[in-house]
Amino acid sequence: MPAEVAVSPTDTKSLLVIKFDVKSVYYENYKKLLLDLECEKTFVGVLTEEEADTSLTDLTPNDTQLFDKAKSVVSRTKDVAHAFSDPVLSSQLHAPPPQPTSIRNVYFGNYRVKPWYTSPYPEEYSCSRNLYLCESCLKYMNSDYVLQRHRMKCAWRHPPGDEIYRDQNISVFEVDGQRQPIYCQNLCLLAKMFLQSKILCYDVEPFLFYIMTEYDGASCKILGYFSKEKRSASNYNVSCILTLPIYQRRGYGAFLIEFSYLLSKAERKFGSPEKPLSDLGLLSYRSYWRKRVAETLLSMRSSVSIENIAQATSMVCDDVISALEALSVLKYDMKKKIYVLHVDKMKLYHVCKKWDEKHPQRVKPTSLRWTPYIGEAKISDLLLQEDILLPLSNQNHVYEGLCSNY
Ligand SMILES: CC(=O)SCCNC(=O)CCNC(=O)[C@H](O)C(C)(C)COP(=O)(O)OP(=O)(O)OC[C@H]1O[C@@H](n2cnc3c(N)ncnc32)[C@H](O)[C@@H]1OP(=O)(O)O
Repeated sequence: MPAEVAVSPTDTKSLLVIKFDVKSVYYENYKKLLLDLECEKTFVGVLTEEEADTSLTDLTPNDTQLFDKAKSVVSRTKDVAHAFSDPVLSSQLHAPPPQPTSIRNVYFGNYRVKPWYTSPYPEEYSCSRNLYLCESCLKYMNSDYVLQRHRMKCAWRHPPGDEIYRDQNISVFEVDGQRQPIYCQNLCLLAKMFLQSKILCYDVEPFLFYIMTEYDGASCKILGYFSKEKRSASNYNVSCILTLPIYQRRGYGAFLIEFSYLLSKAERKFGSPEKPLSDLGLLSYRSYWRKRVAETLLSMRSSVSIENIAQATSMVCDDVISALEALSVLKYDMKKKIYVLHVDKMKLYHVCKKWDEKHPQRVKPTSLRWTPYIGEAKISDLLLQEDILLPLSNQNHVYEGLCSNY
C-alpha cells in the first residue's frame, strides 16, 4: 500500500487525511498526479490563495429563493405563450389573451416600427424586446447580428409567387399559402402586429396572398397585401388587408382595395371584404365605395339601378346601398313609397376629383395578367390557348419579364 487513508480528527475542512509511503515505488507517480490536481483546483502559481477561493460563489439561501421565483415567473409566461401561439387554442379563447410578448420594436429595412398589437411569434422571439425582419423573405430574427448574416445569404428579390400585375415599378404577386406556407405565415405574423382581429397566422393553406410591391432598382419591396380565401362560402374577396405602417396614407390601401375588385370582376363575381372591418379598414372601404359608386353613376347612360351599379363595380348590393346613402343619393319617395336615386352630378364629380387627387396610384386593368383560381389547379394550367388569358399592355419595364416562382 503506497498510502494510508484516515479520517481527520482536527481539521474540519478536510474530511480525509491521506498519508503516503514516501519509500514506495509508486510514490513519484502519485505525487505528480496530486500536483496536477492541485494546480487545477487552485491555479497554483497563477492565483493567490485568496483569489482562488471559490467559496464566494457558493449558493446562498437568498440565491436559491431568487432562482425559484424567476423559474415560476418563466413557467407562467410559457403557458400563456403556448396557448397564444396555437391558432386553434387562441381562437377558442373568448377573453382577450394576456400579453405574452415583450416585443417593443420591430426593425424592418431601415425602419423601426412599434407594434400595435401582439402577434403569436414563437416563444423564443416573443420574449425579446426587439424583433428583426428580413424585408425580402420576412424571416424573423432576434438579433441584428443574425439579420446582417442572413442578409448576406438571402437571395430573394421578390415575393415567392407569380407576378400577376405590373404597372411601371408597382407589381402585385400572387402567393399560394399551400405552396409557400413559411412566407405566408411570416406575412400573417407581421400583419397581426397591426391588426386587432384574430387572424390565423399558421393555417395559411386555404388562402391566396396578393402582395403589392415597389421595384427600387434592386428588388421588389413589399408595401402591403391582402389575403383571399381560395373558396369563400360568403363570397368575400378580401380576408385581411394591410398596408405596412411605414407606407400608410399614401393611397396604397385604396390601390389594394381597387385591385381586389378587379379580381372579382375577372372572376365575374360580386365581392365584399370579410367582416368585421377594423376602424381603418372601414374608413378606407367607405372612401373607396363612395368614389367608385359616384364614378359609376356619372358614367351610366342608360337605366340606373342598384343591380346595375353592382354589376359595373363588382360590389355586393349592400355595399352599393351604403355608398349611395353616404353620397346622399338614395332617397325615400313618401308619395310613391319607393326608394329613388337623386343624382347631383356636380357633387359626384367633386367626390371623384378629390379622391383622384389623393390617390394617384390607380389600378390599370390592362396591366393584369391573371386567371381565377379553381380548385387545385388554376385555369391557366388548364387552358392551352394563350390568347384566352387577359393581355398585358405594352410597357417599358425596368426589369425583365414577369416573375414566376413556379
Ligand atoms: C377586411 C379587413 O382586413 S379589415 C382590416 C383592415 N386592416 C387594418 O386595419 C390593418 C391596419 N391598417 C392598415 O393597414 C391601413 O390603414 C389600411 C389598409 C386600412 C389602409 O391603408 P392606407 O394605405 O393607409 O390607405 P390609403 O392611404 O389608401 O387611405 C385610404 C383611406 O383610409 C383613410 N385612412 C387611412 N388611414 C387613416 C388614418 N390613420 N386616419 C384617418 N383616416 C385614415 C383615409 O381617410 C383614406 O381615405 P380618403 O381617401 O378619404 O383620404
